[in-house]
Amino acid sequence: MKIKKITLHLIEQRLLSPFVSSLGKVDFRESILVEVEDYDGLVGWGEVVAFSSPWYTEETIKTSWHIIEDFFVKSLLYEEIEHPNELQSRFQSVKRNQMAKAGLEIAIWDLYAKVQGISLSNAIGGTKDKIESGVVVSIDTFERMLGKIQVHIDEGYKRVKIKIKPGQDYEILKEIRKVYPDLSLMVDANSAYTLEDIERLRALDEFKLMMIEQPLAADDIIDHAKLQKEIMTPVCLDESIVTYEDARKAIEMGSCRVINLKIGRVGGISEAIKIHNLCLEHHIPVWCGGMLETGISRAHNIALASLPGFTIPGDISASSRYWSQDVIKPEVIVENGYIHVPKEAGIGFEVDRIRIQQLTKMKKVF
Ligand SMILES: O=C(O)CCC(=O)c1ccccc1C(=O)O
Ligand SMILES: [Mg+2]
Repeated sequence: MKIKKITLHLIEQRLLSPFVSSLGKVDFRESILVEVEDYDGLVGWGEVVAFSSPWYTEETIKTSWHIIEDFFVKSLLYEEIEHPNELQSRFQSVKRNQMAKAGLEIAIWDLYAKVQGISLSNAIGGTKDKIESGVVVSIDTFERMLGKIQVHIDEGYKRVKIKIKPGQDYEILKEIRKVYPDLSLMVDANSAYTLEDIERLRALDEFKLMMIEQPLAADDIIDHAKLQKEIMTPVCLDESIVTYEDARKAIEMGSCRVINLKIGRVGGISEAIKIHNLCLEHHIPVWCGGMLETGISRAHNIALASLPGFTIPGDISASSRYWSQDVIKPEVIVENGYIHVPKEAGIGFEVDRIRIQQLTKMKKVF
């Protein structure tokens, strides 16, 4: 493959309903869509999942644009690339900035699969033709949270994750379990607790949660290991796992029993596959996290989640969960709790250029 042209599209959409976690609220979502084109006119699509402000990780839309434009574009254009796995070493001179790296890397994975004429799922060794879909319920009043859970159960979702924080945890879970004693239920704290809260977190054991996601600091694996010894609920790490090395150390330390994998957070599909393989070896289940993404990143998530180690339904929901109209055709739909893994070449969805144009705030061609 040789890349002839790279286009960055900055788009903005309003979420159908605000997303609220312990870290704050998101109403509007900016995204950078990355388009790479080779000399045969084949096009690969990627997405940078950083947010407009650095509330979830340190990257932002602006920092990732800067990193891509000023450090990566020149080193990729007109260069022979045999396989997307090479990109990790090409990106090595830039520390971290995983979401900027991932945005480009996944576009080149899509292009690579299209050049081979195979689906992205196939290209990465996916084994499933459908994946289980889970959904996330934001922090809200108990009444509205319970109402949303019922809506999502009716929509067929296989698993519900609710966002929690101190004071919005035990009581809401008690209410949920009264109505849904057998629901596949998990919680995500986005680092809202410390080791001082061990008693409070141990109290959640009675709810038989599938896991508690990222209860402690985003950069911690030591305190999570201490916490895991004190509670029965499996600890899942999200923010703490940014590289393969983070995953290796967390597993060795006993910091978690489950890992949430996000392509953007770990710098691309190649790194995500390595972490997946490590987890398979160590019998650590993985699942695919969500980033309030457009259909492009969602399509990459679907391909990733078709790997055999993804044994827990991910935060991969339908396009209509957040968007009035997605940027891909057809949109992602959930049927009886499953999402079909496309067999068409690359990500397996058409990108809707007219929709992208409607949403574009800025565009640059290299
Ligand atoms: O896909 C969803 O609906 C929400 C996924 C989610 O929880 C999330 C969304 C944006 C940033 C961080 C997180 C998280 O998993 O912590
Ligand atoms: Mg999380």
